[in-house]
Amino acid sequence: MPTTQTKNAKKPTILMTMGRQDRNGHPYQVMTHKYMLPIVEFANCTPLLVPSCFGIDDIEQYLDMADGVYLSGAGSNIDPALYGQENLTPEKTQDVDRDNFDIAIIHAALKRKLPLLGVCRGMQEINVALGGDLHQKVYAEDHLDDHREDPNTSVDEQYGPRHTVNIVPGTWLHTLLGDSTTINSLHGQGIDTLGKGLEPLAHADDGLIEAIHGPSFEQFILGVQWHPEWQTRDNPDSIKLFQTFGEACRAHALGK
Ligand SMILES: N[C@@H](CCC(=O)NCCCC(=O)O)C(=O)O
Repeated sequence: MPTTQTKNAKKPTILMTMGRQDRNGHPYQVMTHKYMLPIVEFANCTPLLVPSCFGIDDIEQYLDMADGVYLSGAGSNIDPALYGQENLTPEKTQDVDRDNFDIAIIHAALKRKLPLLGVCRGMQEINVALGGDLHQKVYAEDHLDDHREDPNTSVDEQYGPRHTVNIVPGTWLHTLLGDSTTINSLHGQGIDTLGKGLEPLAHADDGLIEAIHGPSFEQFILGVQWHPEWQTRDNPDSIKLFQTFGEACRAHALGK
């Protein structure tokens, strides 16, 4: 439970960015609620949804209201030109507006030492913003498994538990969750080279990086390739992740 919140204290505000499409290329509203719920219920913060489709001019104004930044997942792939590669998945949607907005807000948030949480695409964005790159087709790499969901199953199955990840010993995540945790898996891309200042927090059995942090940065940074926002109420490990992020935002709000 949060320890630094006093009764009637103003709750920290967490800026959330969203993409335009869900994983099937449909407009995103339906998925928005699942990202917000754990911010309200477990981080004990106030979510504030900001648009990524009106350019970057107002980013500093948005951040003036923020105690943390939360980058959601989205069905689109990041434009590989942003990490110096040709696009190997032209059949997949892209979201240039979100790429531009989120890369800019990550840099601005880092400057302000705001806590950052990135989920799935959000984690990939943190990596690309810091100069890292991605496997564009994890499923086509000989040494890696296929981490995509089966689109022919129900949504509950697609977001259901899929495999374990091994947490790096000696990290704060290991202290929080122990040796391993079981996660869902709905991504075709994944981190190849890590961005500057980032380090792995967890790997899948095939070696793919599943969680990252930024120990050389002053603020809390967490990226997870899985979806802890899916039915968080039923998953004690996911609850702990959102509580930890909430604590970091609360500490920032209190100037700690
Ligand atoms: N395009 C990337 C990102 C995958 C991702 O973020 N999926 C989210 C699905 C919808 C949601 O639940 O938010 C990839 O495939 O690696």
